Amino acid sequence: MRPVGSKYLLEEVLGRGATGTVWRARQRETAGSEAAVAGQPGETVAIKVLKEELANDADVVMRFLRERSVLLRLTHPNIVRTRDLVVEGDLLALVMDLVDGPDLHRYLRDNGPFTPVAASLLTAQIADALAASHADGVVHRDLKPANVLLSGADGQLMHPMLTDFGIARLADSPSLTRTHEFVGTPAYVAPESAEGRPQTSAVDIYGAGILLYELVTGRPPFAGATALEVLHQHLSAEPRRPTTVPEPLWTVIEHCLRKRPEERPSAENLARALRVVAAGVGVHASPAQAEAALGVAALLAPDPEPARVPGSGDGSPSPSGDADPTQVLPSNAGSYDPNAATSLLPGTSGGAPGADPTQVLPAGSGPGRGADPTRAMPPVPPLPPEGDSPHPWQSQMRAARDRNDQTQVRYLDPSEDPLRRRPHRQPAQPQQYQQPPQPPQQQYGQQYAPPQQPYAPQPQQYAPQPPPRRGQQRPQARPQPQQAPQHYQEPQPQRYAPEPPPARREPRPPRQRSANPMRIPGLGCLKGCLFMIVVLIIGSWLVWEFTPLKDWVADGKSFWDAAWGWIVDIKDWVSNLGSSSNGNG
Ligand SMILES: Nc1ncnc2c1ncn2[C@@H]1O[C@H](COP(=O)(O)OP(=O)(O)OP(=O)(O)O)[C@@H](O)[C@H]1O
Repeated sequence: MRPVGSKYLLEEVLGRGATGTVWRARQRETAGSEAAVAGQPGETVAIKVLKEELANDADVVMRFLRERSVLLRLTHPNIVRTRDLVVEGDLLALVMDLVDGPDLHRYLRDNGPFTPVAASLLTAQIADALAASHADGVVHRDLKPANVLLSGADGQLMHPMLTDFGIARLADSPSLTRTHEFVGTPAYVAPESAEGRPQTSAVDIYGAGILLYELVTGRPPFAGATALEVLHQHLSAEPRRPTTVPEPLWTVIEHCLRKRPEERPSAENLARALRVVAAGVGVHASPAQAEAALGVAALLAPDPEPARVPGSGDGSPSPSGDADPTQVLPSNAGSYDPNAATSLLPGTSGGAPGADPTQVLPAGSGPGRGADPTRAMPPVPPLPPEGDSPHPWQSQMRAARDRNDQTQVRYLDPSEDPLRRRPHRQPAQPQQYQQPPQPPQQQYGQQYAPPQQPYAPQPQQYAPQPPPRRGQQRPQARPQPQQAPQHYQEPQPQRYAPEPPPARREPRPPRQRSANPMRIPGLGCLKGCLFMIVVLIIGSWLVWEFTPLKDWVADGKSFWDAAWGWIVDIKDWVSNLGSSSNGNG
């Protein structure tokens, strides 16, 4: 246990961020009159102890003290109350109400996206908090799910509370921003902040738009491998509407994400618009509420007098009187966690990319409850194209259709099944799989396309895989007779399961009914010889009858007379041959 001043005792680390460590702490004695909340001994509070490099920065300390009154008076049901500010030696700490619930980032990660109605109502409360702080001239500048704590998250009603107010402003010390021109979290940073242009309360509206998008989709709209990539997208990429986002809600998100800050709605109008959307897109919406939601664009009027962020490149002096930080995009690269802590990124002027020694990097997780969930989250992969692109269901339907187009299989009547009688033989007629009457599509859907199963576009990926011991390659898209039994073995697996035949073997030619059922050796050859003799005789006869040959060699005799004459001659010659050989003997 470590004392903070004489009034507080740090007990347990709740989590760490870029700007400091948050502790669960206990009040030892009632705070003095300078505290906004005096508190009672024994009361539990949360204390954010700012990082040493901030606490050692004279400018930060000055600003901390100067803004003390602003932070302490910022009270709203949706803002985590700052009870006290402690400056003691090297220590700067904010004493806050302890919120007993997860932050929104962790909640989202554990529970998945919100429904459009829930996301709208939750963000409306955050917009309420922003409206109150903007009216007081305070811009948050680091709005993101990790900075929204949820009290009552386990109960029916979820109460979002915005925290870390003014912290980005403290971290934005000119002595730091000389080398770190950018303060914020890249996934949520407004284009004007990324570019070092003047900032107003509209940066919080941009952050609210990103947060809202993330609540309904589970991820922020702009992602990339590096912070630089993400910042570039904020500057130039247009967000695309996911098909799961209702049109009225998208109208609100799209207005919040406008590149030009003066086109974004005020926080107050945003809150009102979101409540109209929530009422109009739910299942119980009346026609009038649905109609009102469709006309939500009319409610999204910009703030005529947005609160300015002092010293943000608008020419107004920073509180310390230093020149505005001028520039812009960080040049560092490296893997980037979109929900990581607030970053102070090195500027393009700051030496070798990523090597700036004064860079404030996201801290690791601390022990205890607050072992920060955001640090464990892997980088969000780039979003697949959405908006005009088909809904996942459409892709799945198309994949299923393509599969049926390309892979020609058909339902096989068990009575026709050649394997039924000869389980290990090839089907006799491979063609029967190529031109079958088409079965109902539904049948394939039921057999091969369970709705939750991810689809790949190539039909061969849906073919059952042969056993690896056979060393079989991936089945081809063209029909493979061997595959058919496997396709159809599902209804009666016991028939085909024992020995799936190898793929890629060409089907055997159909067997003819045998004329040699007794299997007499040489009979096949004899048949061939007889066939050839018959062919020769017929050929000879044709030549004899239809050519002048018979006149030349046999004085016009018929083929058969001539042939008979030759046979008699040959017979006589053979007889003479035999008698002459006897006479000689
Ligand atoms: N008042 C509070 N009550 C309870 N838990 C808190 C309170 N304030 C912050 N926490 C918890 O402490 C952790 C760290 O908070 P912190 O604000 O330092 O981190 P962060 O917002 O993730 O980072 P960054 O400083 O970059 O904004 C978070 O997990 C948050 O849930």
